[in-house]
Amino acid sequence: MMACGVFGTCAVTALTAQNTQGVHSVHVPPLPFLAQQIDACLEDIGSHAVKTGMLPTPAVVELVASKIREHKVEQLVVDPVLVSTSGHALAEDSVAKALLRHLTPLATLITPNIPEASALLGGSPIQTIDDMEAAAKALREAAGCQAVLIKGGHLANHKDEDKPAHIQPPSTLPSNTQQEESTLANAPAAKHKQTDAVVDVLFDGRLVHRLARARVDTANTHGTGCTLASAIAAELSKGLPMLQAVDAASQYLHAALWNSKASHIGKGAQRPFNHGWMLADWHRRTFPSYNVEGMAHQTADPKFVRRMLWLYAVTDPDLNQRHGRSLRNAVTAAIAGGATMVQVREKSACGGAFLAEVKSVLPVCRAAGVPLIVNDRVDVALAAGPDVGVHVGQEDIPASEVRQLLGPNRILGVTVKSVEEALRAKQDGADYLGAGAVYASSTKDSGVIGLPGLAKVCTAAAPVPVVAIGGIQTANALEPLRAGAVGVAVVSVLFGADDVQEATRKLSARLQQVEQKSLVA
Ligand SMILES: Cc1ncc(COP(=O)(O)OP(=O)(O)O)c(N)n1
Ligand SMILES: Cc1ncsc1CCOP(=O)(O)O
Repeated sequence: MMACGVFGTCAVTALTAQNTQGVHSVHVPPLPFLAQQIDACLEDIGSHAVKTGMLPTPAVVELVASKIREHKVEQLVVDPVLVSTSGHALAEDSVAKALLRHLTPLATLITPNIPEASALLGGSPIQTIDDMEAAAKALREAAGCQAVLIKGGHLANHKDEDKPAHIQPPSTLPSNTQQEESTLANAPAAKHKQTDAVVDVLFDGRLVHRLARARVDTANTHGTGCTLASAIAAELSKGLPMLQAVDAASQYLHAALWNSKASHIGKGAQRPFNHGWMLADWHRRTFPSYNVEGMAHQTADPKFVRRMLWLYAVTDPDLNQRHGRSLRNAVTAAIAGGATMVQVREKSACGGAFLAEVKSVLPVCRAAGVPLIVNDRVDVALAAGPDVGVHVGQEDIPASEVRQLLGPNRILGVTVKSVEEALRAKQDGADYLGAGAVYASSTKDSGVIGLPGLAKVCTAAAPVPVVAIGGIQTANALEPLRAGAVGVAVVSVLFGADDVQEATRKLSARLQQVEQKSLVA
């Protein structure tokens, strides 16, 4: 079995790893933090993915770093525990410096909250989501890690007058400048008004992703940072690419918080939440998907996450031929520009040629962690590979039959135009719905449902996510998101362009401008 290791003082981390689909984990007690204990744990769990949490002294940071190197740990998630969710300082400045010097350069991902990111960056204020994006990029450089996730729970509503307090952090540079006073120790709790959505920002070294979730109104939040980082390590150890691992872990955390809203355990300002919610009876009954008011859609397998629908590139052989490019080049360019999902749509190719085209782009998609979907042809998807999904329309093989053929683990998308079709597709086991045409399309002569039709479908489909399709250009791309779609599926705006990568980049930049409240899961 793949394994996930958990280092840290927070006991919930081991629980998390075990609850995110049975991944084995070992919890290392904080003190005495003996090298032999770490050796024994790493030998026990293997070296697939490790998460480190609070490390109390610079010496412990150094010890852990040396063990991570010695055991050739494949993926390391570092939660730089410096400031708690409630805003209390948890570590000395010297720990922050040691993390930057010894541990973060080994990390696949670091997961600071906003005060921690600010502290690690030498005090740069982070007050908006744009600031978070800039900080994630700067932090990747400063920390020498592969990816950065800045958790947005502390962010205030930046339209409000009362801006978040500026956290005075220690010097970021691991090297020299001595900081006499612990500025972390003075880190104020975020007292400002909080937004309805929590937006986390992930910079994976290639793209910046904003991951929004509804804020769960609860005091049962103790250890949320530890839980998220542990869950990410667990998902990475199972082989998920970074974006999917982060989104799956975030869904797990969100659902755990939601399910613990009513618990009354302990007396503190921040109380624990239930990591075992997935094992609850009600969940088993409704497995593999649940539908609880206010919660994100969750399937048993985190293969599919809403964020993948953000910018869905649907290919067109005629447009590619007209521009003298192969399907593989077109898809490579779209992914480089920011496409998060790809559908190969061939309306006249025979089975053999269709399969060859799909196989030609599969390695490109896999390398980027972008799901690949085949239009209409279940047989082509089955022959292409175990991770290839299918999109079907209302005239194709019925979605319920397609689900039978695909099994539970492949992505299934279904086209819908009405509330009735949406409800049926949901029942049939669709992972997402493609709704449209939202606007008139030059690619397909399809009935137009408009933005009001899209909004009705999105409401009926919930919690199944909806991607909007049809006539979507860069200029009109935000309206479908405001109507409730989680992303846009596009053909001509990308593949009709001379430069597919640039066209995708422009659309991606436009989508990022959507107001965060439109994106709440
Ligand atoms: C994401 C997405 N949504 C809708 C469609 C349209 O599918 P369908 O109705 O099967 O029509 P054709 O694509 O087969 O012409 C889609 N392909 N993708
Ligand atoms: C496949 C499909 N289904 C409804 S509209 C459409 C085509 C979308 O293409 P474009 O983005 O060029 O309008």
